[in-house]
Formats: sequence, C-alpha cells, structure tokens
Amino acid sequence: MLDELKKSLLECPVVKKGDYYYFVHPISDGVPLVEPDLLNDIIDYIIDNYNLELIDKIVGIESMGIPLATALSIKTGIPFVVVRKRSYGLEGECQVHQQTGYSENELYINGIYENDNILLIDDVVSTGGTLLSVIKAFDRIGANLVNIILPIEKDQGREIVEKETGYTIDTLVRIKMVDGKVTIVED
Ligand SMILES: O=P(O)(O)OC[C@H]1O[C@H](OP(=O)(O)OP(=O)(O)O)[C@H](O)[C@@H]1O
Ligand code: HPA
Repeated sequence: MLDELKKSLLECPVVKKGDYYYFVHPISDGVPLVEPDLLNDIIDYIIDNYNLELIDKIVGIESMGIPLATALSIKTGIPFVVVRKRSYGLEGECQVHQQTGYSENELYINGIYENDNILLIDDVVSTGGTLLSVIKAFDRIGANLVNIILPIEKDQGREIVEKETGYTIDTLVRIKMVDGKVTIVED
C-alpha cells in the first residue's frame, strides 16, 4: 500500500515559485492526470487504518482537499464540508488567513458547529501555515478535530503545527526536496 503514491512522487516534476521548490503531482494539483487507483490507494489506507465510526463530518480544504474528501465521503457514507476560498456571507461564517510557502489567501469555514466530530483532510502539509490557521479556527468554533490526515508531508510544517496546537497530525508519505528533486524520507 502507498507504493504507487511514493513512486509517483519520486517521478513528479518540480517547478520554482520564487524560492520555493513546488512539486507538481496528481494528488496535490490534479495534473497531469488523477488515476483512480492512486486515489483509491490513499482512501483505502485511511479506511483500513482509522476507526471512523465517531466522525460526523469530513472536512476538505479547497482546492485539493476536495477530491480526497469526496472520495472518502463516497466510500464511508460520511458527509463532507469544504473550507472554501470564497465568502458566502452566511451567518456564523468563520474567516481565516492562509499563508503557504508561495501564496496567501482568505479561507471561509461554513457548516461546522460546536461539538461536531471532524476528520480534517488536505493534500499536503508543507510550511504548516494552512493547517495552523484552520485548526485554530476549529478550536474557536469548538469542533472536535478527531483526525487530521494529509497524504503528503513536506518540510517541517507537521512538527511546527503539532507543537503549536497539541494535535497529532497524520501523514502517509514524507518527502524532502534535495537539489530541487523529490526524495522520500523513510522513518
Ligand atoms: O503547509 P502549507 O505551506 O500551508 O501548504 C499546504 C497548502 O498548500 C496548498 O494549498 P494551496 O492553497 O496552494 O492550493 P490548492 O488550491 O492547489 O489546493 C495545499 O493544498 C495545502 O492546503
Ligand atoms: O510543493 C508543493 N506542491 C504541491 N502542493 C503544495 N502545497 C504546498 N506545497 C506544495
């Protein structure tokens, strides 16, 4: 399991966004092509390794948390919510600032309430900027973050977020950029 994810990460192209080495991969970018087998591999791994009985809502972060949340929702029957990059102006909407290694955005949380049991999923944690702001917002709302799962871990973001928030963040494959190329970090 996850062999396909590791192999595809080693083969994927890397582009520069300013000083940031950005890998381009189906799971993190939707290009060049998302093979259902790769998506299935990740979703089946989650289903086989987590007890999701208590989860009320899966939450995916726009953009690339959406296919993961969708696939997981279809297979488990658990509904999902998307943390969006645009505002709806709904009552109770929670706005957070997202800063990554190469961009800044506003994110808008709707449909999450106090005591909701949440599985939060996104494609990548890198600097940890995105997760940090989203987790803090969920804490303010009073939702229970039961699981936080990201298929791909890059750089030091996971450790930073775990230290700052006290949550455990589960990642499936760790990568490191060496000389502008993706390498896998084995535990
Ligand atoms: O740990 P960080 O440094 O915050 O990086 C991780 C975030 O970066 C990407 O989001 P982005 O908003 O770039 O993109 P997307 O719309 O392609 O998902 C990715 O989907 C994560 O949400
Ligand atoms: O290098 C990256 N590639 C794809 N998505 C990302 N999100 C944060 N960093 C990256």
